[in-house]
Parts: sequence; structure tokens; C-alpha cells
Amino acid sequence: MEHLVSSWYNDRSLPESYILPPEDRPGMLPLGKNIPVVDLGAPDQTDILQQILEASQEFGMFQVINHGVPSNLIDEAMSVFKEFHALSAEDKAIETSKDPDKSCYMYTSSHNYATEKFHFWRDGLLHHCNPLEKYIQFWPEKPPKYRQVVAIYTAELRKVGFRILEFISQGLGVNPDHFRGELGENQRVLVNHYPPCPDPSLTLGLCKHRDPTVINILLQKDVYGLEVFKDEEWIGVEPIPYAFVVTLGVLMQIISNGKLKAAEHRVVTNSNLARTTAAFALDPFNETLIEPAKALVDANNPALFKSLSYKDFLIKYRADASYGTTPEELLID
Ligand SMILES: O=C(O)CCC(=O)C(=O)O
Ligand SMILES: [Fe+2]
Repeated sequence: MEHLVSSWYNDRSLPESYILPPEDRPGMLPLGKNIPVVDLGAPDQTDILQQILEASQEFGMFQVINHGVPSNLIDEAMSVFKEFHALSAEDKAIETSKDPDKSCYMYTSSHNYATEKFHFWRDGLLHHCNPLEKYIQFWPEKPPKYRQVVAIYTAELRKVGFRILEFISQGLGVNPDHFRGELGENQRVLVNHYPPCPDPSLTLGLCKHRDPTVINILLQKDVYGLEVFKDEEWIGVEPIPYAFVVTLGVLMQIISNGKLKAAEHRVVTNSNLARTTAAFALDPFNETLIEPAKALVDANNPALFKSLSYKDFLIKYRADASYGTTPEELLID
């Protein structure tokens, strides 16, 4: 835990190991453009489907509003996530080491702290959520309401996730339950924390990456930081306090046989506000085979991606230092 940014960032200038090469630094604040915002409460389901499909093809990312998760639950969840990251390093270590199989753990920067060339200005708490009875015993017990609030929050996010996956399935023309079986049942929450940073122009909270997931549903609340790369430029993702940002991951690009796009995104830091976000991911199990959906493959539409287990996918993804594998690396030659 000694490396956690939140344990030492106060009153220090940016350490050398966090200073990125000029080409990877944030540059100018993107202005003017936005990603699509989809109103899930709108009466016309066909219209919602169309908007989700277009955003998934063009951006691989969109925001959803009127998603049905109560705003007081979102407030409570954000409070316990912030309170967790405000604990002492010692408490955080105790609260995240209850499972010998490490279904709940903390890390800082990326999964490759020891080997990465540069570090990123982020601490992360990651834990499994489904099935709840199996995993809740390993979740933090500090703050005292953590388990109770996060159990309800993640159950709600699961509903939102499957609703969006159903729209995507329909849009793709695959079985509406395509993601209901193994593909979306491994659910995890990653609570990111980005303390105020002494020089946001030289570093990033997270480098440009695509998520190693099917989809990710992010709560960013009201602090700016997320940016998506589209048509060779960065677009800022405007914080809408009770919206969720839906990001399609590399697995969705593979399963859709390239019809949908995994969004490339990054996180910038800021000098006066701490930023806490919670990313809820729907993923397959380790042994699940990842491959283009059969309904999308025929003689005229050959499979573009290799089949591999989720476990092998993750090994490949994580082997590439902090940047992660790209869908292109998994293309069939
Ligand atoms: O914190 C954010 O805004 C995004 C986090 C993210 O990209 C991730 O956890 O993969
Ligand atoms: Fe991400």
C-alpha cells in the first residue's frame, strides 16, 4: 500500500516517474464536442435502440439518463466510495485483504506498477459483485455502510447493464439474451480515485486504453476527467451528475465481429479537486470463449477475430505494459 497516490500526494511536486513523454501528455482541454446522451426513459423503444446502436458504432461510448437508478442511491454509493478512499493506508490494506483468492484488492496506477515505464495518478479498489452471497463477505467493512449500500447499488447497475446489452443485442440482430448467460455474468466494480494533482499538464490519471470488458458503466458524478479519442482528437465527457457513461470494451468489438467499437479513452487529472469514479463492468468468466457471435458470421461475413478464452484474453491484454492489447492484435491474419 505504500505506493498509493492518496498516501503521499499532499505537498509534493510531481515525481519524475509520473511525468509522461510530451506526446502522451493531455495537451489542450477539448472543447465544444460531446458524446451522445441517451434518454432511457423515452417512450419510443425503437428510437432508444437506434441511438444506442449509432453511438456504439461511432463512439463506442455514450451517456444514459433516466436509467431508473434513484439519485439518492447514487449519492449514497458515491459517499461510501469516497469514504473508503479517505481511509488510512493501513485500514485500506486490512479492508481489501480478506479474500486469499483476491476477489477484492487494491492497486495503484495500472496492474503493472512494478514493470510499467510511467505511473498514473490513480488508486483503484476492485472487487467482484456476482454472486453477491459469495463475494460480499470479502468487501470492505469500513466505512460501515459500504457493504449494504454497494450491494444495492451494484444490483441496480446490473439491471441497467443487461437492459443496455439487450438493446445492443437487438441492434446487432443476435439473440436478445446473448449476454445473459456467461458473457455478462462476471460483474466487478472498480472504484477509481484521483487525488488533486500538482501538475495535470504532465501526467494522466489513466493512459489511453480500451477496457478489457464487454461493457462498463461508469459513475463520474460531477468532476471532469474522462476523455474519448475519436477521429484523431480527444473529446471531453461532460459530467452529468446522475448519468452513467457506458463504454464498450474490446470484448464487445470481438463479439460484434467489428460492427461495434471499443472506445479508446483516458483520464486527465486536475489540480484542486479529488475525483472518485466507479466503473461497473459486465464480463465473462475465465473459461468463457470470446468470439464473434455465430449469428453475425457466415460465408459473406467471415469471423474477423480469433476465438480465445477470457483468461487468455486477459493474459494478452495485461502483457502489454499499461497500455493493454488492441482488438487489431486479435484479428485473424
Ligand atoms: O475514471 C474514469 O473516468 C474512467 C475510468 C476508466 O477508464 C477505467 O476504470 O477503465
Ligand atoms: Fe477505462
